[in-house]
Formats: sequence, C-alpha cells, structure tokens
Amino acid sequence: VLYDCVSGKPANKTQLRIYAQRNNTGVCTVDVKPCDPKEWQRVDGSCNNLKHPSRGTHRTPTIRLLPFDFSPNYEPRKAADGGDLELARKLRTELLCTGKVSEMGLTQLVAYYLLFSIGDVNSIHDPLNYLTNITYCCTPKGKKDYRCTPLKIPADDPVHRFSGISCYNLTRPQSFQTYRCLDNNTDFVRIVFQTPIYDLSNVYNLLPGFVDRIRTFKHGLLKVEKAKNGYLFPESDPKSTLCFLNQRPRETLCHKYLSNNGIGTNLMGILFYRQHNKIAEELRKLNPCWNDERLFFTARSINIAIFLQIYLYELLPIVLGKKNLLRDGIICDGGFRDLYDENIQPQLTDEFAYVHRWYHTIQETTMKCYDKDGHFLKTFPMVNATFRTGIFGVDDNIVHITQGSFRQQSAAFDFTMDTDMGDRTLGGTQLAVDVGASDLAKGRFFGFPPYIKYKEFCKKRSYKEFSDLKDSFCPERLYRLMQTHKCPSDIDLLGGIWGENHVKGGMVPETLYCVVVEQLRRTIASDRHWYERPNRPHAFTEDQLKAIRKVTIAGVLCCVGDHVTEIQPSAFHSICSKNPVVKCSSSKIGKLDLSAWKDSSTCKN
Ligand code: HEM
Repeated sequence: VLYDCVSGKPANKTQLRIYAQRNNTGVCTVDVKPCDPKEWQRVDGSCNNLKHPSRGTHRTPTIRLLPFDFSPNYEPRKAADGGDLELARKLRTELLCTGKVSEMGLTQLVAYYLLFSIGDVNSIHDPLNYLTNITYCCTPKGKKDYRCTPLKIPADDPVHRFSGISCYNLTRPQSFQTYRCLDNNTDFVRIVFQTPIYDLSNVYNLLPGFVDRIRTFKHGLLKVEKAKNGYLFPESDPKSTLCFLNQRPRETLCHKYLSNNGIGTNLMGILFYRQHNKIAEELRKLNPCWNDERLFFTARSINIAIFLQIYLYELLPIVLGKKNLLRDGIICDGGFRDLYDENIQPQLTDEFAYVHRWYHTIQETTMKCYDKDGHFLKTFPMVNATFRTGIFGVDDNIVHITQGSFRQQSAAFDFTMDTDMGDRTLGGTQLAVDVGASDLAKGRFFGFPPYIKYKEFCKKRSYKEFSDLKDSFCPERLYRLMQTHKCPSDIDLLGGIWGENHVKGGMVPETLYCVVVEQLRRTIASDRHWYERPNRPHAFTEDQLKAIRKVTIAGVLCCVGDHVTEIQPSAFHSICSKNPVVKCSSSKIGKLDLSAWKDSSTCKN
C-alpha cells in the first residue's frame, strides 16, 4: 500500500494524481507491504507501529515540542522591538569563546559516538545541499533564490573584518514543502531521510533499498572489500563524487552505501558494519543450520542492541548523569523492561536533533594519531578530513585514527568552541564556515520559539525578565546575554543553551537535557522492537539480554578495530591509573559472548 508520508495514511486517488503530476510520488509516499505482527524488525522501519505502518520509515515527518515561531513566508521571527534579531555570527563570537580546552577525563570517542548516534535518526542532507547543489548563496544569484539563507558577517567581525569574507553560504532546511509534498502555504514540516527509531539505519539502509545492495544473501553477511591498504571496508565507489576532499589519485575509497561524513561517523559506521559480519560468522559457527535470513536478522538485532546498550548505559550516564537517567526512566537497573505504548508513534522532534548541535563545542579538531602500540605519531586537522573517506583507505590511517579515538582527550563541555569548528568547519570546501553561526541561524529557519519558551516548558514556570534567568546562568554568562540581547525573548534556543548551567549530576546544559530526555522517553515507548522488551517479536532470552548488557565500547573496538589489542576498559573515559590500558583478552573488557544464542534444536534433522 502506498502511504502518504506526511499524513501517515494510505494515499488517496487525488493525492496520488497530484504527486504523479508533480513527479514526486517516490519522495512523498512510502510503499508498505502488509505487516505481520510476528516478523523481524523491518530494515525500512515500516510496520513498527501496526496501527500506523508507515510511521518509523524513512521520511517519517518530524514533530515539534513547541509551536512554530516564524515571520511570514517561513522567515525568521522578529525581535521583541519588531526589528531583526542580531546576526548569528555576531552572537556566536560573543557567546562562545574560541580556542582549545580539553575535557581531561573523556576521550574523542564521546564526540564520535554522539555524532554517530544522531546520524541514525537524522540525515545530513542540509550541508550537502549547500556544498554540492546551491553553492551561490553569497552571490547576486543567491539573493533571488528562496532556498538561500546566507549568513552575513558583521563589519566588525573579530576574524573577518579585513579578510574580504563577508558572507557564509547557507541554505534553508529542507522540508516536505521543498519536495512539493505539501503546498507552500502549509505549516513547515522537516523532511528527514533516516528512520526516526534507533535501528542503525545509517549502517543498514542509509537510503531506502540500500540494504539489498549491501547484503551478500549468503550466511547473513554484508559485502566487504579490501582497500589499497589491506583493511576491510564496506563496498566503495571510487568514482563517487561524494568524497570531494579525497586527495586523488591516491585516495579513492568512498563508501557506496554508507555515509561519507566526518572522521567520527565514518569510523563508527565502519566498526558497526564490520561487527554485523563478526556476529553473523559467530552465529553460523554456533548454528550451522541457520539460513541466511535468520543469520542476517539475528546479527542485525544483536548489533542494534549493542549500539543502544552502549549509548544508553555507557555513554549517556557520563554525559547526562546516571541518577538523572534512572530517575527519568531512560535507563533501568537491569533485566527486561517494557515501556511500549502503541498509541505513541515513532517520531522525532525537530528540537531533539537540533540541540545535538551543542555538541559541536565538545569536538576537539586537532586529531592525534597513534600507532598500534599506542605511540604518538602526529596531529592532523580533523576538519580537513570531512567528506574525505579516502583518508581511511591509505597507509595505516584507519589504525592511527582508531587508536587516537580512545587515547586523545575530548574538548571541554563548556562554552569554548575549537578554533577550526568556529572558522574552518568544512576544511577546504569553503573559504570559511562557522558551524556555530550556522547552528544558531538554522534554529530561526526551523521557526523555534525563543529560548525562554523552552525554559518555561522544562521548568514549568514563567521567564519574563533577565533576572528570572539568574538560577540558570552564572553571573558572567547572564551578563553576556544581557550585553547581546535587548530582551530575554530575543534569545535563541541555542544561544541560551550555549551559556546555560549544566544539569546537576551531568555535563550538559539543563535545557539540552530536558529536550533529549523528552525525546528518549518517546523513542523507547514508541519502538515495538525495543531491545529490552521481553515480548517483542524474536525477543532476546534473559541470558541473551545479559550478554548484550556486558558489551562496552572497548569490547567493540577490541572485536572489530584494526590492531586494537589493548585498551582501557572504560574507553569513553581517558586512560588513567583507575582506568589503565589492559589486554583485550582481559576479563575487564566487556566483549560479546554469543553462546546464549546456541540453538540446540535447529540441526536435529
Ligand atoms: C569535526 C567534527 C564535526 C564537523 C566538521 C561538523 C560539521 C557540521 C556541519 C557543517 C553541519 C551543518 C551545519 C548547517 O548546515 O547548519 C553540522 C550539522 C550537525 N552536526 Fe556536526 N560536525 C562535527 C561534529 C559533530 C558532533 C560531535 C556532533 C554530535 C552530536 C554533531 C552533530 C551535528 C548535528 C545534530 C547537526 C545538524 C544536522 C541537521 O539536522 O541538519 N556534529 N555539523
């Protein structure tokens, strides 16, 4: 049945006729085969909710935590005095410092994993759009193109007042209106190409149909190939234009069906892709009679569960605070749990993906490379390697980057942004990019209401004056807000989050915590295939769930990282006397033991 993506209902004849005329049936609808309540979790996300089978697929529309605040024609809201809001670049340079501050206790893996996790539920088509399609927003042509939202650089800019650069190229977020699934005079609905549930869709099905191209359809395995340097990678397309920073002719590796993004996403994507095969091979040894289908879906289900277990129980407790997460029902003490509610549809708020942009401040960009024995080799500017998957395929770079991920410190969880993130975010693709300024400006093009409205939502009280904010900011950060805004309602969502106090027991701003937890509750409750449910189709047994709960990121790196033979047991934490490097064979490393999947009944005949 062809479902209309936006309404989530079977498309009617009129709709189908209009889409056919507009030649956009493929993007505005999704084809859902009849659901079987007992089947495996589908790779395309359909049938997760049996009442609304298309919810959970690619292009499931996002929802909003708070109602829109746009000027007419989806232009940014106005300031309280009726004028324009302050320039995004001005606010970024005033509200965030630039430089290097390290988070001594945490490693680069934290940023890598966070980026990878958000890539499971949110696509990166917006930057690709202005990098590859609409590259002229700062030229006169851009003035006439509605899709262009160039960022003006103030004349007194601390970096660019003499550089000759006065504008950053940027485009409007893509919506169902962009693809003409909705008319222009309707409410903005963002289009996202990833599935909204955590199902490693960025590994298995980056775009609908990719899964069939990556499967070998033999023994449950995914296709892999050896790169020039002899290491194993997902299938590559040397002719692809997506890796536009590859230094050709040497660097040719470019993922065909996995995203070609920054260092962090690429590395994690490769690891989880390979992990699928490790699991499938091991399962086959245990159960030689299992067919391809069973091996594939069991391996995938274990891979997703490991990804979620690490995310929820190892990473988020560090970042959001373990007690907070237990109190708010995001994690539990162990065993099974079932929070499923079929009345909650698998959908993501725009605010959830958006507040993740705050993590741009924890990205250390001077990447340290180490050899397989942990000896420091060199540093490399990470932003030069975005859209440059080829770098992984030459020399021993994959080894050096993997080792660096757990040996190098993260940048601090504070209001400092690494210099390269602030001025050269996309390496050599543009003369200059300030991701923080883009982040702030994008919030206006998403139509997010002012920061204080989110404060009111989270704290259930009203915020009218700057003095109402004194419990949420240290005096100096509040002073900066007052210097840059005439009125509290002029503060943008991210502008407020940048300087806000961190949640008690965690490391992130209070409002970020609130928005993330609100979504995670929905995510857990809306996913019929959630890995901790005892009564989902093909649920884990108690022993199987126990085995999943033991796996840590260190275990994953030991299992599928190239030449990782030793590592600290808590690899999101820095190496120190309490967390020393140990051999991968040590019992302190949380590795996957698949013996609970041995099925004695299968080979009887
Ligand atoms: C060197 C590292 C990184 C680089 C170069 C980078 C670069 C970028 C760029 C250029 C954009 C698009 C900005 C725009 O068009 O508005 C973006 C968006 C984004 N980034 Fe990063 N980023 C990095 C690390 C991270 C990390 C660690 C996270 C952690 C979660 C993250 C999360 C996001 C999110 C959520 C978006 C918004 C995507 C969307 O909704 O369109 N990034 N990043």
